[in-house]
Amino acid sequence: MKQILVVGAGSVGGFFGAHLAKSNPNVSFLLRPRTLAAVRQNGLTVRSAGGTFTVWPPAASDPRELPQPDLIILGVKAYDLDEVMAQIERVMTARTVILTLQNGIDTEDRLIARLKRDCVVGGVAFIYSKIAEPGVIDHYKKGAVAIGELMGHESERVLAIRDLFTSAGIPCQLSKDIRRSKWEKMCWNCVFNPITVLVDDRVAKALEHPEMMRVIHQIVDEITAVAAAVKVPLPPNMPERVVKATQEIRDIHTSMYDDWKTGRRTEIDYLNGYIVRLGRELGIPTPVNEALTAMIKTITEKEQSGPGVVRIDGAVVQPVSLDRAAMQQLPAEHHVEDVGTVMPGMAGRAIKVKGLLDVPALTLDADHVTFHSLDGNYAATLTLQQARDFGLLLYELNGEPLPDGKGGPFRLITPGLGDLCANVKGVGRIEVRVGSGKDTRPTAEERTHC
Ligand SMILES: NC(=O)C1=CN([C@@H]2O[C@H](COP(=O)(O)OP(=O)(O)OC[C@H]3O[C@@H](n4cnc5c(N)ncnc54)[C@H](OP(=O)(O)O)[C@@H]3O)[C@@H](O)[C@H]2O)C=CC1
Ligand SMILES: CC(C)(CO)C(=O)C(=O)O
Repeated sequence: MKQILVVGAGSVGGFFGAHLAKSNPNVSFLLRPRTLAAVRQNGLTVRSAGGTFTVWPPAASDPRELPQPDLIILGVKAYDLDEVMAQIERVMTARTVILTLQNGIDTEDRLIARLKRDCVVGGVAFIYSKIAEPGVIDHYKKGAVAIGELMGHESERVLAIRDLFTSAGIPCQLSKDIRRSKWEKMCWNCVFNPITVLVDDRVAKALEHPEMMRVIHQIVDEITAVAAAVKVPLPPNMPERVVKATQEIRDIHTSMYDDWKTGRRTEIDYLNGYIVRLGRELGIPTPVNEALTAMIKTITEKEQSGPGVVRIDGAVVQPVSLDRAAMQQLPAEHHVEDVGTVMPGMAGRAIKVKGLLDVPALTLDADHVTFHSLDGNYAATLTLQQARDFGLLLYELNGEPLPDGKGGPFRLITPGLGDLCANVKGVGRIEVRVGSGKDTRPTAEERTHC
């Protein structure tokens, strides 16, 4: 295995890749443009209690610019796998081997399903590190891997990978049952990754309260039931093993916590969410994992924004965002089923602005409302009274979202106001204001038509 391609120089890929690259000139990196620019300029640095070092490996964002790999080490998040597979497919040969280091248990199956060949060696990363900035990895704990053939045999290729790691000073254990090793780590990640987010604290916090032990048991028991159904028997004392394995890393956060705090997407769909989906297919209830999945998504996923969503903010106690589905759920009295009845020549279903403004609590001094187009080019400001009395937001035509060509997905119309210019296409924001606001409507002198 001469040429090694590490995909991603993040917490895991950056740490292990840099160690491999330190003494091996045949280690190159596939990086996204931002990280690539940083590594080309400053090298790839690992900062660790054991010492800091920088390597300057060959790197590119297109794998065809790098030597054809014999071994590919995947250091990306599970949700980036599809993108990566499309890239590496172009440079793989019949003998290229892929080593997975992802948390979760379906990376290997996803690779095999797409690449349709026996090219995958499974791996587990035992490490805790973080991206400090692109191209700089802060390493806190451990730094070892376990690897193994999915069928459990000791092949030449696993031995070769082990030698690569050990000669780079990275402890590498051969696992005779790597799938089971991954399920065991999955149990830990499904407990502590979401809990560190929920308690907004380190792992140790979850161990402080005896009540938490029952929760940990329930999470792990659901996972072991699902694992048993797919013929991966985990030991009956798995919950105790999970807690025991935690003692030496009780002072850390987790990768999910770090993802949340740095605004990155979490891997919840590949951890607890995966258990829920598999449990459903197998008829095994997983209510605690389901609750964790839902709570993590609620906490970590950003508020919807962009096309298809209207945000009401400004002089409100708490901003809200509504999409078409949310508008449909508002009380029937706020809907105008056919705007043609109030504005001849127009068609479609609308929601009264009054109904929308009833959703957030407005501050007591609010007296104006500005309707902004999503592209920021158009705005009309009405008094709060006018907005309530005349404003309609057109949002549906023939049961479909209002098309862009008709001013959709949300268009302000104001039948009865006596100003045809009070009409904003592509509304993205409704700003409640104290005092007047932005208005791009033509002045009386400028008006020819609206
Ligand atoms: N962090 C940890 O301590 C541990 C993590 N793990 C697991 O390891 C896996 C990797 O996680 P982790 O290292 O933390 O993730 P990070 O987010 O720290 O790093 C992932 C890196 O992958 C890069 N990347 C994504 N897509 C591509 C692509 N198409 N081409 C090139 N680079 C790409 C990202 O680049 P960019 O930043 O430029 O977008 C990012 O730097 C996860 O499954 C995680 O659960 C396992 C054990 C411990
Ligand atoms: C167990 C730990 C913390 C490091 O190996 C991890 O896997 C994660 O943070 O996702």
